[in-house]
This record gives sequence, C-alpha cells and structure tokens, in this order.
Amino acid sequence: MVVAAALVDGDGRVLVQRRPAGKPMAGLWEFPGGKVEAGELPEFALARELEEELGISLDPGLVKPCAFASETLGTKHLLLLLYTLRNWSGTPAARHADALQWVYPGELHALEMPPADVPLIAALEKLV
Ligand SMILES: Nc1nc2c([nH]c(=O)n2[C@@H]2O[C@H](COP(=O)(O)OP(=O)(O)OP(=O)(O)O)[C@@H](O)[C@H]2O)c(=O)[nH]1
Repeated sequence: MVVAAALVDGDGRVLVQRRPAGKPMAGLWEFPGGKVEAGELPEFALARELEEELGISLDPGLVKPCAFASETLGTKHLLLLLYTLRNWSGTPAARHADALQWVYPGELHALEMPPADVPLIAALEKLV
C-alpha cells in the first residue's frame, strides 16, 4: 500500500516530483509519498514520507482522501491512496526527487506519470 499527496497551493496548483535515475519508473512525474510500513496508519505514513521527501511538516488529521488506484505491477499489486493537502509548514524541497513542479490539475495530462496515476487526474480536477 502506497500513500501519496497532492499538495495544493493558493492558486489551485498541485505539486509533482520527478522520480530520479536508478529508481523504477525513473523520469516519471508522481505525487510525493511512499509505502505504508507495517502497523502504520496511512495518514501518519504520508506525514513521514512528506517530511523525508520534501522536508515539510503537517498534521496527519488535515489530509483529505481524494481517490485511489488499484493496479497490478508485475508480480506485485499496488494500492495507491491519493490525498490532498492544503496546509503544511515549510517550503517543499526535492530531497529524493530530481525535480519538483507546481502545475494545474489539467496540465497533469501532458506529463508522463505512472499508469496508476493517470485515472486519478480526473478526480483531482474535480476536487481542486
Ligand atoms: N510516491 C508515489 N509512488 C507511486 C505513485 N504512483 C505509483 O505508481 N507509485 C508507485 O508506488 C511505489 C512507491 O514506492 P517508492 O519507492 O516511491 O516508495 P518508498 O519511498 O517507500 O520506497 P523505497 O524506500 O523502497 O525507495 C512505487 O512502485 C511507485 O512507482 C505516485 O504518484 N507517488
């Protein structure tokens, strides 16, 4: 199970990051996040991942469920839970990704993203 967040800024743009060389799906744009560890609540896993990947802090109670994807990837099955987040502390910085960008949800269609993310774009367009 993977949790990810669309950080939403005051203009209604969302943050995406580019997976670095050496990782599976390198070069694709994704929402910051990562795997939920055993015994961890999803919202707390998301707060941990966003601190590690972007250097921001957040209240896990303030993330809002947005959409999910369920997708088989080779021998594994991915359950991807996407949340939105509008309040956090700190300025996001790319600590794991090789680039960050803020885009309007409609602009996500033009980016190369992992297959599980593509159906989530429409949900974001409605919510943001
Ligand atoms: N964070 C994130 N992962 C995604 C997205 N879409 C998607 O298919 N994934 C997949 O979900 C998995 C997340 O793994 P990850 O490698 O980013 O997570 P992690 O930081 O916990 O892993 P690691 O410590 O093993 O490197 C990968 O297989 C990744 O390709 C997305 O939008 N955001």
